[in-house]
Amino acid sequence: MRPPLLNPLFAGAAGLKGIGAKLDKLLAGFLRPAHGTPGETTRIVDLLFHLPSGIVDRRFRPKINGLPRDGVVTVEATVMRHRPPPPGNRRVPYRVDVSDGTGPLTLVFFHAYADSIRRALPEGETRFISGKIDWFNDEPQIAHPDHIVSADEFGRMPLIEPVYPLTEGLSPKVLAKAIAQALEKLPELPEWQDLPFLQRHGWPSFQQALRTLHHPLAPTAVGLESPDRRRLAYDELLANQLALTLVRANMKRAQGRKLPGTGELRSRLIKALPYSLTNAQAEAVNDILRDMASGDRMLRLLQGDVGSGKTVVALLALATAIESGAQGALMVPTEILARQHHATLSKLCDAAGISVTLLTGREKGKTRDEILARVAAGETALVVGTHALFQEHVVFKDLGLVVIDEQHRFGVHQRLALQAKAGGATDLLVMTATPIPRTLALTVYGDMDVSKLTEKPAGRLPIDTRVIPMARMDDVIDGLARSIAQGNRAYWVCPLVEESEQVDLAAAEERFLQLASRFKGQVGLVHGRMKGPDKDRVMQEFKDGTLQLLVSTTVIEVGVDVPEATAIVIENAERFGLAQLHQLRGRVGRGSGKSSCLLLYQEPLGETAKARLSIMRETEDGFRIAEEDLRLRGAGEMLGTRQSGLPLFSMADLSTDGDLLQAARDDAQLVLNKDAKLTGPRGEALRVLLYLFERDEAIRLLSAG
Ligand SMILES: Nc1ncnc2c1ncn2[C@@H]1O[C@H](COP(=O)(O)OP(=O)(O)OP(=O)(O)O)[C@@H](O)[C@H]1O
Repeated sequence: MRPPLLNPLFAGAAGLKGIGAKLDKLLAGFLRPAHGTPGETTRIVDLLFHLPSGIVDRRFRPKINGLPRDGVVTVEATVMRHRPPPPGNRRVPYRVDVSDGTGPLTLVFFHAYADSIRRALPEGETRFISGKIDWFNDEPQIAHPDHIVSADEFGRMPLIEPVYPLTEGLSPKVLAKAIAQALEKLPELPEWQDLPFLQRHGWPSFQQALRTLHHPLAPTAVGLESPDRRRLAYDELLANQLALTLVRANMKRAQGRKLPGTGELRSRLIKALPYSLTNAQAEAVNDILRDMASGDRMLRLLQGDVGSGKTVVALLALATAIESGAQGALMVPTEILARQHHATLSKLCDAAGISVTLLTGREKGKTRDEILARVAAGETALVVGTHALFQEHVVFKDLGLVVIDEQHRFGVHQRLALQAKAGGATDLLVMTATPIPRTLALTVYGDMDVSKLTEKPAGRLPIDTRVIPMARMDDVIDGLARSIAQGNRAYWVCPLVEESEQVDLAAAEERFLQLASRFKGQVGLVHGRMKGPDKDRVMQEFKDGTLQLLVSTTVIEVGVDVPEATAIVIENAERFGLAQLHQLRGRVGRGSGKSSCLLLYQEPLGETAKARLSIMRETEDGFRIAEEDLRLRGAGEMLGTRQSGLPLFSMADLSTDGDLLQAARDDAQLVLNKDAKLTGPRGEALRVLLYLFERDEAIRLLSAG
C-alpha cells in the first residue's frame, strides 16, 4: 500500500483551477506514458514531474529604438492608437501602436476579439509588453505578446519563465498555472538519499529541486547540468535500479534447477552445422551452460550485433535443456520470424533427433489441440512460437529454458509475468539484436547477466553503404538490374510513415508495380497487412530464389535471414532511426558475397538526418551506432518506448546522466546488501521513493520474498 504521505501527490489533478474533464484526459495521455504508467486521469505527480525544457528570460528591457533583430523582449510603452481591421475582413490583423518616446512599436493580433484587446490595452495608458520581436518592412512588431500587464503586475511576475514541452490543445499558460497549483500540494517527504552524498554533489532536497525547476530564478536553473535536475534524475535512476535489483534478487531466490546436459545433442548439432562457431559464440555458449548447470536460476541477456549468429547459440542452450530431460521454448516477436526460425531449426533438430514444433496464433483448431497435447505430454522437446506461447493455454510438461528473441520491446513487468507463467525454476535467456548502449542496457536489463557477440562469423565482407538522393532513383534501378542479371537477390524497403498506413501501403504497392514492370516475374511484395500464408509464400519464394527482388515495408526489419541477398535499397532513409537502419542493413552481408546498401533520401536533408546517414556510411559497428542513436534521438525514441512499456525517464536523460546511472546501480546494490527488506530508516524512505516513481511491483516483491 502506498504510504499515506504520498496521497496528495497521487490525488487527481481534476480539482485544480483550469483543469476540466477534457484537459484532464488530454494531460493524462500526454504526461503519464512518460513515467511508464499510462492511465486516463492526471495526478498531481504527473504535473510535477513534467519538467521545463527551457526558460524564457523576460528581464531584457530595451528601449524601442534599441530593439534587437530577434529574441524575447519586454517593453514599457504607452498605448497610442488602435487600428482594427476593416469590418468583415478577417485576413487583416488588428494592430495597436505603442510608443516609449524613442520610437513606435506595433502589436499585431490575428483573429482576435477586439473587445479583449481594448480591455488589455486602453489608449493613453502604459503597459509592460513582453514577447518575441519581429521586423516587418523594417518596423518592429510583436505578434500576440505573451504578456500585457500593468507596472504592478509586472513587479509581481517571475521574469524567468519555465517553458514546458506541450502537446496539441494544451496552452502554455494553462499548463504553467496547473503546475504552480500542483507545487502547492507538495508534501514534506523523508530524505531517501544519503546526506553526505547530497552534500558532496551540492544537491538540494527533492522538494527544493522541484520548486527551483518550476520557478527558476536563473536561466541556468533548468539546464541538464543544474544540480536540481541532476538530483531528480538521480532519484529516478535510483528507483529504477532498486526495482531491477529487487527483481533480480527475487528471480534468483526462486530455486533454480540444474540443467547440466550431457553434451550429446549438442555435439550432434555442432556436427550438423555447415560452419564452426566463432569464438564469441563459443564463449557465450559457455556462459550459458555454466548458468544452466548451476542451481541458480539463469537470467542472461545475449546481446549480439546483426548477423552475429545468435540463433545457433540459443539452439545449443535449448539442446542442453533437452538433454537434461526438460523442454525448451523459443519465443520471437513476429509470425515471420517464428516460421523462419522453425524452418532453420527443424533441419538441425532433425539431424540431432530433437522433436520441434511451431506454435503461433495461426495454428488453430484440431492442429492446435494436437500440438498442445504433445507439448503437455512432453513428446515435443522444443516449441518455437510467438507470444501466443505464453498467452494462451499452453501447458508444458517440464519447461526448463525459455529463450526470448528481440525482447527489448518488453519491460521488467513482462519478464515478471513470464516468470510467473514459466514457473519459478525456468531458466531465462533473452536475446536482443539491436545492440543498445550500456547505459540503456543497465536501465532495461540491469537485472540480468550479459553475454555479448561482438564478432561476426569469419569471411564476411564489409557492406558498401552509399547515400544517394531520390532524384537518382533511375541509376539505382539500373544498378539493381545489372546485379539481378548476375543472379543476385535484393531487398527494396519502403518506409512506413506514422500518419496513415493506407497511404504508406499505397506507396509500397506503387513501387512494387513499377519495379515489377521492369523485372518481370522476379519481384515480390510483403507488408504488414498481408495475410500470413501469403506473406509466407512470398518470403519462401524469395528465400529459394524464385523471386530475386523483394519489395517490403519494414516487416523485414528484424531477423529475416536470407544469406544470398546481397543488396538492400532503403527509400526515404532519412525517416528511419539509426538502430532501424542498422537492422535493415543487417539483412545483407550475411553470406560470403559482397553486399551493398543504398540509402535513398529525399532532399532537403535536415541536420540530424544528415548526421545519421553519415554515421551509417562510416561504420558497421552496431554498438557504436547505438551510442550515436542515443545521442541523436534520446532513449525513448530509440526503444520505440510508446509501445514498449519500458521505463522511460521523465527526469533523467541517459545521454548525459550515464555517470549517475552507474552510481545509482552501485548505491542500489549497497543498500539492498545491508537492508534487503528496506526496513531500516533509509530503507523506509527508499520505499517512499519507489512508490513515488511507481515501482509498486518491486515493493510487492519485498513483501513476497
Ligand atoms: N559461426 C558461424 N559461421 C558462419 N556462419 C554463421 C555462423 N553462425 C551463424 N552463421 C550464419 O549467419 C547468419 C546469421 O545468423 P543468425 O540468423 O543467427 O543471426 P542473428 O544474430 O540472429 O542476427 P539478426 O539479429 O540480424 O537476425 C545465418 O545465416 C547463420 O547460418
